[in-house]
Amino acid sequence: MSLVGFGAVGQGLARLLLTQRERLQREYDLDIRLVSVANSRHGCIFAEEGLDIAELLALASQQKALTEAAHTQRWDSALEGIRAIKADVMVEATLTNLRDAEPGLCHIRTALERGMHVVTANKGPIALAARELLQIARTQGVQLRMEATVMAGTPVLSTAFEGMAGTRITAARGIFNGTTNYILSAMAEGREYAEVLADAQALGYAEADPTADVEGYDALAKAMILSALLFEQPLTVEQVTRTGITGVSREQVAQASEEGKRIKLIASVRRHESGKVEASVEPVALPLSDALAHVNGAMNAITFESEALAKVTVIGPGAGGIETGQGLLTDILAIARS
Ligand SMILES: NC(=O)C1=CN([C@@H]2O[C@H](COP(=O)(O)OP(=O)(O)OC[C@H]3O[C@@H](n4cnc5c(N)ncnc54)[C@H](OP(=O)(O)O)[C@@H]3O)[C@@H](O)[C@H]2O)C=CC1
Ligand SMILES: N[C@@H](CC=O)C(=O)O
Repeated sequence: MSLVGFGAVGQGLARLLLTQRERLQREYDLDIRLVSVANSRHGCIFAEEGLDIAELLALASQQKALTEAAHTQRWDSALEGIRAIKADVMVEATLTNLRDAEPGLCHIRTALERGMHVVTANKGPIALAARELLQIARTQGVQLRMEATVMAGTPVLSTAFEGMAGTRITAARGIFNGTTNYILSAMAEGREYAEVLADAQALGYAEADPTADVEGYDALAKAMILSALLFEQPLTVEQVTRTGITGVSREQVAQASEEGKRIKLIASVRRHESGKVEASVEPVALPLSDALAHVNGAMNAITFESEALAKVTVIGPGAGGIETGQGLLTDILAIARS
């Protein structure tokens, strides 16, 4: 396995590979060898026999360079590494970018074209180019999986595609961003916005630029992914109505509480009978009778509406290094099983 991006999520997956190694061998007969790791500062390091994951995690926690780990080869960039290495699976966990999806788009395209399965937590390439990338994967006879892109390791896409196979999903609505839900929940307890945002960053929930969270772009990316995957209708950023939480004051949060409501950042995608898809992200004051009003902290929730099942709701962690690493691990195991 080749890992690109060694921040909160990349390290979360690495930690799971280390702590779950014996169980994965025993229960799945799977010995995952991490042959390369890349980040933006130190490029890509490679060792055919496998890198020492504990050593990599120790270096990261001490803010030291990845290149201090024992390795046999190094390239200046992740892309050069992907072009040179042949791993069974490439995991992409670099920054989400909704302008052109780079650098993740090039990483994923190149890995697929080289015949590697790809598992991604990076939302940009799926939000902007799902159709193209899935087509390359089909042509190459490999898998492209993206469970971690929507609600981290909480099984959202597998619920829709495997658990609900056969029924037509017509809408998905819920709380798709952990950082803003963490902030709004803490504000409802009287805490200050800036202090809580700093906590969410320290806990590994926020995007590298947290503007993406608080201005609603991260939830919007997930709405784009759901539309592209559930409805096969890609949306542009501009086609999703978006309002973030930066305009929500502590007074408004307190006022909502007094009225027996909770302000939540609600995202929604709906396919109408005509085939038209509508998508939005906006803060909404929900009555306490709405189950979403009780989803707090970095927990997220999604309700699917479908023809046969009416409403199905999945609630679970929406952010965090380990939680997202778990989403990546689920996809790696799905590839190994198939
Ligand atoms: N955090 C979360 O809870 C969740 C995150 N995600 C998504 O997962 C991805 C990773 O998130 P997270 O780990 O939190 O982000 P971080 O900012 O913690 O880590 C990003 C990593 O990507 C690396 N990187 C950036 N550009 C390049 C490049 N050109 N080549 C190689 N590596 C590069 C960075 O390198 P360097 O260390 O040198 O800066 C860093 O290691 C994002 O796309 C995010 O949207 C999805 C679900 C949940
Ligand atoms: N920054 C995101 C991370 C997961 O996608 C969030 O807070 O939900």
